[in-house]
Amino acid sequence: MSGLMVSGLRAGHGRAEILSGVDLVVEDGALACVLGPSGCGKSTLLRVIAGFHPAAAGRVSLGERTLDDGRSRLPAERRRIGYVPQDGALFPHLTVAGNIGFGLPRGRRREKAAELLALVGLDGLGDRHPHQLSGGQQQRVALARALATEPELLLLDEPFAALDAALRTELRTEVAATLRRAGATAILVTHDQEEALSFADTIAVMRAGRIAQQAAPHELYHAPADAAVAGFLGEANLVPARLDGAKADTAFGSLPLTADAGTARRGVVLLRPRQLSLTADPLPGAVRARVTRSHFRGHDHRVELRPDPQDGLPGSLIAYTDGPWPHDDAYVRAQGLAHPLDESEDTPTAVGS
Ligand SMILES: Nc1ncnc2c1ncn2[C@@H]1O[C@H](COP(=O)(O)OP(=O)(O)OP(=O)(O)O)[C@@H](O)[C@H]1O
Repeated sequence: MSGLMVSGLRAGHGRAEILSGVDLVVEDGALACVLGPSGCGKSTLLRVIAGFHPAAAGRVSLGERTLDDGRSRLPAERRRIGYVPQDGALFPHLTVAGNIGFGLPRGRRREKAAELLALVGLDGLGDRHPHQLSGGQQQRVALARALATEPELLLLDEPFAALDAALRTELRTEVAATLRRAGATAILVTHDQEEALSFADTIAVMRAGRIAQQAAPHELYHAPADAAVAGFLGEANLVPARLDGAKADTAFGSLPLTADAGTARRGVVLLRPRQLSLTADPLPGAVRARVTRSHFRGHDHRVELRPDPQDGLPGSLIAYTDGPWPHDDAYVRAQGLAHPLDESEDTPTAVGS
């Protein structure tokens, strides 16, 4: 296949194994995110793919080419991979155009720099030096420089980390659009769930040196492989259920499942906070609960509720509502697809970031 394929990749520092069998597939033209907590090995993975760090075992290939199989390695400069580090790492003594054209043949530099400046929305700034640009502009120059050599794959290592929240959102939207226009295949490393969910065609959640799950954003959010992945992507209500074929019997009544659960058994289903709604009336399928906490978050309200222990629900439920909830009590209803998780029913708890 074209695109990037990583299989069974192991790598470490000295005796410490950091990557313990990573499998990752990024199809040609796709934007992928590697999402994971600090220290799980995201940067090490990018560095192995880029050729800055050796694989101990496994295989990394790009299109038909094997880049590293633990025995032979293609040098970084022959991989046709672009790399944008966290701080952009521009050459301070070169102009913006000079930075962008750096790796190109002399005759093509000017024209290519102008084309890329337009692509990243920095027309007319080619003669400035990096210190005369804002942080966001510098990152766009770093992106343009990485795109200039027309790499087969672009690696972005937390390129928005140093920027404030508003600029970060704006820039990642722009960068995603730029990469799509350029038809680039790219991997973005981040530990920001919202960034991953909004940027990527495919997200690989990394945990302790392995990929816990790789899937499209919507699937990963609503149908995670396990409770830890569910909690890492956002707040989750884990509700005990009797799973039976295509449905789950819960304290909220019968709910359709995301996937057939097979023969009847006890288990746990995932319900995201937006799947719970509050009402003042004891409607069918509504469970009475006490509001323990509620706060305004701009786009919605986050309401924490404590159901009656005899209902067999977690100690607390989390719902996101459009408006404030004006009462001390509420009836909670669930809607949409419930996702079965292979967790013991002894772990009914709300998890999340
Ligand atoms: N040069 C090194 N020598 C020894 N250990 C290292 C070295 N570089 C990284 N490590 C260790 O490897 C592990 C993974 O580091 P890595 O930078 O890949 O994680 P990460 O997921 O990118 O983290 P972050 O999100 O904080 O950047 C960490 O435990 C780190 O301490």
